[in-house]
Amino acid sequence: MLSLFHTKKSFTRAFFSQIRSISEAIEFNDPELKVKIGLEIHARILSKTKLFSDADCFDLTNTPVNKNVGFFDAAFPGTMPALNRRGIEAGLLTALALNCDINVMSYFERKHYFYADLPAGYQITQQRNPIAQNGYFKYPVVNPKTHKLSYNNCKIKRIQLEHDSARSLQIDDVFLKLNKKQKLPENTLLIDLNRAGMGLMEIVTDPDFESAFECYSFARELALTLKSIGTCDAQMGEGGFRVDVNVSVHEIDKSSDPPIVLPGTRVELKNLSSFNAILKGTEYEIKRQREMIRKKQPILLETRTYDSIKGITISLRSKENQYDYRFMPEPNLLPLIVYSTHLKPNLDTLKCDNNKQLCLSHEFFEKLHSFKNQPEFYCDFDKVKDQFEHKDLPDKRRMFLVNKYGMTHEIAFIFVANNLDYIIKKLISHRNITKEDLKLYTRVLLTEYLNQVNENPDLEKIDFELQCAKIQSFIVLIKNKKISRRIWLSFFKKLFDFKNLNKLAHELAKDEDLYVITDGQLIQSTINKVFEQNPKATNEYKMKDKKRKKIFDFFVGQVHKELRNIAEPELVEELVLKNLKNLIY
Ligand SMILES: Nc1ncnc2c1ncn2[C@@H]1O[C@H](COP(=O)(O)OP(=O)(O)OP(=O)(O)O)[C@@H](O)[C@H]1O
Ligand SMILES: [Mg+2]
Ligand SMILES: [Mg+2]
Repeated sequence: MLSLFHTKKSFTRAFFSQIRSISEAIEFNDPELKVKIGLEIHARILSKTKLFSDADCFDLTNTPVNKNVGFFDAAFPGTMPALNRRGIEAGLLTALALNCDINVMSYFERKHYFYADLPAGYQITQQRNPIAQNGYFKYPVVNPKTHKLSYNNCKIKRIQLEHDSARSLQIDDVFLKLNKKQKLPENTLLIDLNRAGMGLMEIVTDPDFESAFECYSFARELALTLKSIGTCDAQMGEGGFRVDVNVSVHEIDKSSDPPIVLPGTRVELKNLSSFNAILKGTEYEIKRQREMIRKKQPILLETRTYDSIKGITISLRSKENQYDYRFMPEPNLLPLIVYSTHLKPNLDTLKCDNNKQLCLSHEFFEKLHSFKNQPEFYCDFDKVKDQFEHKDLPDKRRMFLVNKYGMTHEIAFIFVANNLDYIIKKLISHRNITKEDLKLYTRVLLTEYLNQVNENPDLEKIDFELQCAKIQSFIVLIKNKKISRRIWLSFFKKLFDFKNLNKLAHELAKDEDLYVITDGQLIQSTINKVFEQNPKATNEYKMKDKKRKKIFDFFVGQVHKELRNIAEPELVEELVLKNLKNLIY
């Protein structure tokens, strides 16, 4: 087994590019107050078509408004829902990843509310009889101060299938998209139905979190897990992974023995759609509630939103005035039944609604086979389980890196969070690799590559094979000392510049004349020139012992500047020192 060694500096840099401004996220611990947080995550199901219609589910940003709309999604009278099999499979795969009990029978129901983004006036959901429930999820948390990694556990209440609403649009965005100049009357609400009817998994957790950073860490790991099993691409910018954060702060009555946690009021932050918003919004809300309690002011049961520009949460509506959703069974959809081909479900993983043994009887499962003329409502659990066993969950991916390459758990965490494991595997497949090489590959991915990902999020959209070829060509150049260390970062940036997309590193170095200068004569003549231009500094070097290191650095910098930073650093230093010493003796 190879072992990896990292300089503290490169690790720290990579770590902080990964988790920004985390130090601010450590909430001070107040022994008088207890924080409870529960999450509801709306994860868009990765599917070709919508949950109840055959309309396309393509990329929302690049599709013209109201392009992908089925008659059912627009609630045309007389249209009926047809359940998408992929939605069920995604729900089951997710349930397995979150260690949930699968309900043999689950139901769809209508949840009513009236708003322009919901054409039918109701959403089809599974609020009361979801496809899965009672799970748990282990997620990594990196201590922002010590950088040490540990694991937390969170209970999953349920996973339910439902469809998304349409999207209300900002008028300015529409004008930009349509390139129209005319003005619409004020207060006009524009609706894009492309999103209406897309499949969602609502994942609801228990109120197990105690800090914003735990919520942030959980959300990141969940998004990564759903991506790994292919049930959701977690594109947060497009609303593909939206998180509602429920926060309550409780006073602790220390006068009683043992101390009692007094009831607090749950405030719901709706639709946080970036990891940063989850971190900052939750942090703000905890702080706000703590201050209210200290000032003895009441906390209202309400729904709030996070304004990321102002960095504050704002009240949307009071929960007391919330709608009565008037849940009723969806009459146009049969109950959803998950069966096992072996007819004997594993009682540990398959539990019926409220554990009613009736559903688990042998006869029941035999009967299911005769119902297969309604295929969309029957799902073979064994097939899904089989699919699941071939998926690479984040923990498995991290352990591979630890065991195979001897990475620390912390480095493996950063690698998997950024999909660097796929890249390093590709780069070193079929190669006999030394410990030193592995160190170099790791360094380039953690510094040059991650730096680019942070500066240019589009980089990840570049074809995987092309990315790997470019990184490989860069590593060959630096390994053979063909480019100066001083330009590694800027060279890498150029390499992934859109206009150089089809160039490999050696082509770029040639085209832009960036190969390292090792010509001693050229460096010497540059030193002569720089010395001539700076007589004061050379004089000072002769006279003042104490300033010599500073003056040496100054000349090294000047020589590099003259030579566009591409001269070999060791040679420049050696020659500058030699020339300076000649001044003294
Ligand atoms: N005391 C509490 N403090 C913080 N969170 C809580 C508390 N009690 C419950 N929660 C969390 O509130 C969330 C409740 O979600 P659920 O979907 O069941 O109901 P809802 O929010 O009323 O419904 P909707 O889906 O319409 O928003 C869960 O994530 C749960 O963990
Ligand atoms: Mg909910
Ligand atoms: Mg809620």
